[in-house]
Amino acid sequence: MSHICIGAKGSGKTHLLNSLRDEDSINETSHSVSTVGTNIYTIKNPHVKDVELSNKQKARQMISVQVREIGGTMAPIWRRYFEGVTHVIYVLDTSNLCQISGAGVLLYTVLTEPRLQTADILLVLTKMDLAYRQMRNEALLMIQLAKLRKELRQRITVVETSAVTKNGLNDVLDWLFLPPKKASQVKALEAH
Ligand SMILES: Nc1nc2c(ncn2[C@@H]2O[C@H](COP(=O)(O)OP(=O)(O)OP(=O)(O)O)[C@@H](O)[C@H]2O)c(=O)[nH]1
Ligand SMILES: [Mg+2]
Repeated sequence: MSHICIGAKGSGKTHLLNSLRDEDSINETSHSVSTVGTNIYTIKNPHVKDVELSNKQKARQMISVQVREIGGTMAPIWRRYFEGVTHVIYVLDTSNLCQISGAGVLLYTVLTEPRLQTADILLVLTKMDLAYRQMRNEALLMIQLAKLRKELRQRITVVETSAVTKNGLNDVLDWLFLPPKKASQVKALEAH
């Protein structure tokens, strides 16, 4: 499978993917059980309005994408799932101070994997709705992202999200479905 979602145990992968699949399925009272093994989520492209497209157009546009979540407890064997991967969503829990640095080391080991050298990476800073979260800059400093960017060749996009408030979910969808240039154009248009 070309798209995978990884990150430490309890970082928020299942919540995020459920929210992307159906945003009404998650609220502040929702709890997910830890993923043992993998889960596959089909996420629809919100930019495609089914009724407006001919079959030919539909064939050209990506209507949905399948993302495989690999549970955090599976970290020692994540590598088994790297064959053919072109997109990696790496979830980092900004509310877990004890976990952040370790998650940064884990990210580094993932990005040095030879099969992922040309993959696009989305670093998702999750649980941004929580008052005791680390702010974006602090979290990035803790995982030493600036240093990682110098050493590694993958393009790393950073987004901040909350599966509860839904903030930032559109940025994840843009990354999944729009080529990088187009995504920035959409943002520029929205800013006007
Ligand atoms: N407030 C808040 N809580 C969240 C958010 N995302 C996840 N959580 C909480 O974190 C718990 C763990 O999230 P999961 O999505 O199960 O974590 P996971 O990364 O799938 O964990 P594993 O499957 O064990 O690898 C959830 O049960 C929620 O209680 C979020 O955006 N905001
Ligand atoms: Mg899970």
